[in-house]
Amino acid sequence: MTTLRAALRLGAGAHPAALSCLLALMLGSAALPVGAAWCTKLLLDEIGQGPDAQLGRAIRFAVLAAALVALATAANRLVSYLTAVVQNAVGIAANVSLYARVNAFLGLAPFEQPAFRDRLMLAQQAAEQAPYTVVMFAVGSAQSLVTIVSFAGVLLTLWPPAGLLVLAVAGPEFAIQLALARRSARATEQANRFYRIRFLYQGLLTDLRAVREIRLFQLGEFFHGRLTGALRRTGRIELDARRHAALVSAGWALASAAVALIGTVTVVAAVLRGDLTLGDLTIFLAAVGAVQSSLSGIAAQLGEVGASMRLFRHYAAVVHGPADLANGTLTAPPLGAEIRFEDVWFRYDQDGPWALRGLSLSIPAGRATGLVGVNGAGKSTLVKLLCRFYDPQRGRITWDGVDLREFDLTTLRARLGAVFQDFMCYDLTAEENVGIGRLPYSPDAVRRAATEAGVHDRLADLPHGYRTMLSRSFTDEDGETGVTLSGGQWQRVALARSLMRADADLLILDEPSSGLDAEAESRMNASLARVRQGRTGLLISHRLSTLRDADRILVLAAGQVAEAGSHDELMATGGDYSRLFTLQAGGYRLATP
Ligand SMILES: Nc1ncnc2c1ncn2[C@@H]1O[C@H](COP(=O)(O)OP(=O)(O)OP(=O)(O)O)[C@@H](O)[C@H]1O
Repeated sequence: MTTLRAALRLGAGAHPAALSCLLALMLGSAALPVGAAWCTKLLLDEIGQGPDAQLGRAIRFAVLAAALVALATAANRLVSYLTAVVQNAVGIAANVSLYARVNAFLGLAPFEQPAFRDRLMLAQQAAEQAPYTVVMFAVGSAQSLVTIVSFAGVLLTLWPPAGLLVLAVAGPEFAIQLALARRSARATEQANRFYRIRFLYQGLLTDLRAVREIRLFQLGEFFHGRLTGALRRTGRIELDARRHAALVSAGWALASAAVALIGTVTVVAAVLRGDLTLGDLTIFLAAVGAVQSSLSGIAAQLGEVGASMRLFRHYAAVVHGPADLANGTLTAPPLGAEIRFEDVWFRYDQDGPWALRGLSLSIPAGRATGLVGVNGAGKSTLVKLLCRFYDPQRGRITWDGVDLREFDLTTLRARLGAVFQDFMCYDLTAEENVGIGRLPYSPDAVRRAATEAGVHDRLADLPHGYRTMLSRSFTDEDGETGVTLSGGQWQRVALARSLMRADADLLILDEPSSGLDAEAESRMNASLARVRQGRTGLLISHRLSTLRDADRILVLAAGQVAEAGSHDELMATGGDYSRLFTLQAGGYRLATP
């Protein structure tokens, strides 16, 4: 019931003015068909008087019937338009709320849960349909009721059992439509997993980045086969539901046609006996048709409402569901002393392996801390916890002694700048790609950050300078195809984006120079050293030479700190760091002729 109320509120609140006009028009025009049918009956009765018929009266009835039909048709056209207006407004309002909620998730966990993603997709479908269906059902039923009551009055006057027969057909029709709708909603839910798989392969086959590998490894057939499989699975589930619905509805249509036939034969017999007129027969036929189609219309709509409400539960669960992370209330202050990890244990899944196992470390303010470790050691996980994308299961992370969970996350994240290992390349202009690091941005700030990241010249040289679209998939506002950058240039753009927050309390650089050529890397290192001067930095790299100047280097192994110290100290201890550094340096020496 709460879900129904929520859907009604959403549907009715989206465009109240259009909805009121729609309601008035639908109710106002609901009695027009019975008026037109009655005039037609009077016209036929007049004609049926043969030589005694009055031409003037007959013409009056004909004109009135035609006028009422014309009015009903015009009203229908307006109703279609207003319906589209309401549907459009409802669709926008529902999607705005849905994505506002999605945006309000503070962490990453919901996006990594297949069950949540299934639910999100059903919620997207429900957002488009449910509130609109519920409102239209309410309005449509009111209109149908007016039509039914007026025609039922006519039927009862002419031949009372006919009214009762039609109503007897309606009861089971309701039950059937509801059962069919429930089955159709279940089919949608079942097919949902295959829909997502279908979208995955449709996306892969058209994604510009994926297309390269797909062509080279000749994966087209492989993915196409999987897409075909998913298409067939969804198609089969949908068709099963439809076949069942078609068979049940067809059977029921035959039963209700039999009722109409019994009524028609009885009335025709009465006409032949002279008890009823030809006009009575026409209005009887019109009434049976109108009452039956209105009743089955209500039943079908009721079924749709049932199916939509089943889907709308998913929408309500997302929009009104619990927050993924509890937000704190304190405003994060500038970092004064240090960030500490205190015996932090973390794993991504409840029964998965631990990614961090009792990690304890300190990131002192105003210093550069380097982080190294083999693949899977937990470096990126540490960064994600630092940004509070997840909370540790045990232990805590503190910012000047205060648990990160105490802070309002907007204020905490405003104090962080980061380049992630898998940074984003946005289909936006060059200026936006950099500027969104700190919104709202000024063009000067964008150019300064791009200069620091060593990418200003490249961006300024683009066909439309900073206004060039960095995309081969989307055109700019003038319809011109954009350009795309090299991997290293994109990396510098991502770095420039993070440097829009060069004054951030903590600058996290996760493999910032992995894609750069040697010269660019050395220039970037010098530039970063300048930017980081006196700031707190956390630098992660597999190229140990990049970290050499860090004040302190932490070596992570299996989710714990294995070694810690300056470059010279770590080299002196002869541990893993020293071994890896010597290995890398040796590689460079071997490469030198
Ligand atoms: N989103 C995730 N869900 C589940 N497990 C994950 C997720 N991200 C990382 N892991 C697991 O956590 C462990 C640590 O991964 P992490 O990405 O932190 O390592 P890393 O040190 O950054 O490695 P690399 O040098 O390869 O980037 C790995 O075993 C990885 O499989």
